[in-house]
Amino acid sequence: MKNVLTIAGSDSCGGAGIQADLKTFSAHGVYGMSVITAVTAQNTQGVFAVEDISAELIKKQIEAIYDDIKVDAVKIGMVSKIETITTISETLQRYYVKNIVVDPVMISKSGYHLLQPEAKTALINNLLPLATVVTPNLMEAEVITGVEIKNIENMKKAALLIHKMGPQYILIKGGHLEDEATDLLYDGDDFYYYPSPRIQTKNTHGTGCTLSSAIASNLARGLSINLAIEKAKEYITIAIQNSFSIGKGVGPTHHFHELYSKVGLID
Ligand SMILES: Nc1ncnc2c1ncn2[C@@H]1O[C@H](COP(=O)(O)OP(=O)(O)O)[C@@H](O)[C@H]1O
Ligand SMILES: Cc1ncc(COP(=O)(O)O)c(N)n1
Repeated sequence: MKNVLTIAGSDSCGGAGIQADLKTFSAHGVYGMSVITAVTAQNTQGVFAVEDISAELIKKQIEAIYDDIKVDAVKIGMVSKIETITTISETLQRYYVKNIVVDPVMISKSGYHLLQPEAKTALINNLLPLATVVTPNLMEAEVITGVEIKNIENMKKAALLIHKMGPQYILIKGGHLEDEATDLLYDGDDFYYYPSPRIQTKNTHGTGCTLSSAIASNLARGLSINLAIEKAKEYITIAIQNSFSIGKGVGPTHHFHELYSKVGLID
């Protein structure tokens, strides 16, 4: 059994954050663990309140896991504020952690600032250099680089700039492109494309969380970065195709185990 950790925020309605991550881990047949950075009061329509967990408790959660358990990969999602970011960075470095997927979560689909704007520089300086792979969406890549991104050429330019910030691999997600959903990987030398047609649905709550957790699961299982992303892209595409409406707003993706066995995403 491979063990995968998510360090992220709790989403009370279960579509994104810790809850999406753990569902994704289970569907991939890996053992999921969590370090909670913040608790959000959230549903398909919006985020109504957030309480950050103290830096001390975040540190203790990470230590409790790494002092006892072998962790094969870790995914980092919502990190709220500067102190949270520096604590995670310092603590992970003490354990020489490998296979780190950083999803630089900034603003929820419902428009709430899950990362305080003044914490952007801390995220760039403290988390990006640790990342095996960083997975910004178009808006996050724009904020990180200052480059306006409307098409694949702009994505390439941003990927080159983000690579200079220290992550080993950069995956810029194209879920917010106009008529395709092509993700772009840059490894410092070459670009790789992970295309899919744009699925017409409003139910995309937690797509980024799901993709990054699927990549972490696949890295934990020993897949190469290219295969880890290829399989994760298949997973998220099927999960979006089967997304559904709960509540009145943006519904969640569907993580159902049987389907993944069929397409060979798990053994
Ligand atoms: N409507 C869609 N159709 C197909 N794939 C999508 C769609 N929306 C997002 N994706 C895919 O879901 C993953 C998450 O992308 P994105 O939605 O851009 O991230 P985020 O949730 O961080 O905004 C990417 O692989 C992206 O290509
Ligand atoms: C706790 C938490 N983490 C991440 C997201 C981003 O997901 P989305 O962009 O789909 O709103 C979220 N809404 N809540």
